[in-house]
Amino acid sequence: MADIIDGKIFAESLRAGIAAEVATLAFTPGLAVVLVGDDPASKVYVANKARQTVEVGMRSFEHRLPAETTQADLLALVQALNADAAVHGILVQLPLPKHLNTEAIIAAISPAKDVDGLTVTNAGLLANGLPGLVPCTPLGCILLLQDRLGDMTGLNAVVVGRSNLVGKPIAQLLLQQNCTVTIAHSKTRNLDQICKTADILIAAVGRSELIKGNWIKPGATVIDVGINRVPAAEPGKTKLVGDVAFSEAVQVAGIITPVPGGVGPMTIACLLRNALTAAKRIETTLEKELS
Ligand SMILES: Nc1nc(=O)c2c([nH]1)NC[C@@H]1CN(c3ccc(C(=O)N[C@@H](CCC(=O)O)C(=O)O)cc3)C=[N+]21
Repeated sequence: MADIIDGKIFAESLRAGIAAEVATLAFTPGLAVVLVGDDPASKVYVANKARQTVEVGMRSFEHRLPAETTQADLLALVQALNADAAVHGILVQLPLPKHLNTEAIIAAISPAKDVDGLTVTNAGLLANGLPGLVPCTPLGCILLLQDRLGDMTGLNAVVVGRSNLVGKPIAQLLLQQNCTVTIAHSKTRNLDQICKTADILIAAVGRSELIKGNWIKPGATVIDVGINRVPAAEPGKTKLVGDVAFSEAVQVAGIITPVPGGVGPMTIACLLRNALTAAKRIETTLEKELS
């Protein structure tokens, strides 16, 4: 049986460290979250983020806009948040309603406040190994891996998924850890065989329980990024499952993250960490400019 990582406990200790650092600052970091439309699952995340932001001593600014919001109105809000000195981090919850141009909205976010690490600037900085803001979920995964594995030099890492928010940045971070990195995805041939080569397997493809127990190398470390809501056994109820068939995988893997209670809580903790990083950088740059 694999060792099951408790992401909730790890995230709690991360947040305690963030709270302790926030308490020493001469200013209060502020994090703005923008939610367009009323997807119930998104609403829960936004509420959790807001609560935890306040718990670590930061200010939370929530903007809930109707689903019919226009591109111009959303752009205007992002620009106002860019200009607002009380706001150090901006997160626009994705996916946006279909009539909105997501790329243009992301491009409008000031890279200094881009706590999701989604702007071309932050993606480029990450690809070049330069300090920027790193997407929260990838950062959370790397923190878990560093804690459990320490030095990852020479290990085979397989990332299943190629999104800008998760797959691509995780691959960059694993390269920085000296892993040999393969990026696979839903169209990859012989996906099971490729997964089986992984010492570290990152499942971020967004397909519930795609990755089976017999795709996993015995003793491998499996990080399940998937958050899929599926019908539960009880009629009318739903449950969260990952991209990994957990009950099988737990028999084969050496270390594994569960869903829920694995990567999800780390994502929010890393969002707060990015907000703190952004706030410190913005405020020290301001100080320099003023002196
Ligand atoms: N710009 C943007 N950045 C995001 O990072 C982003 C986003 N948009 N859109 C939506 C997804 C989803 N997401 C989650 C974060 C934490 C949990 C989380 O904490 N989950 C808990 C359980 C939550 C529950 O039970 O519902 C867990 O896995 O244990 C889940 C999902 C961030 N996202």
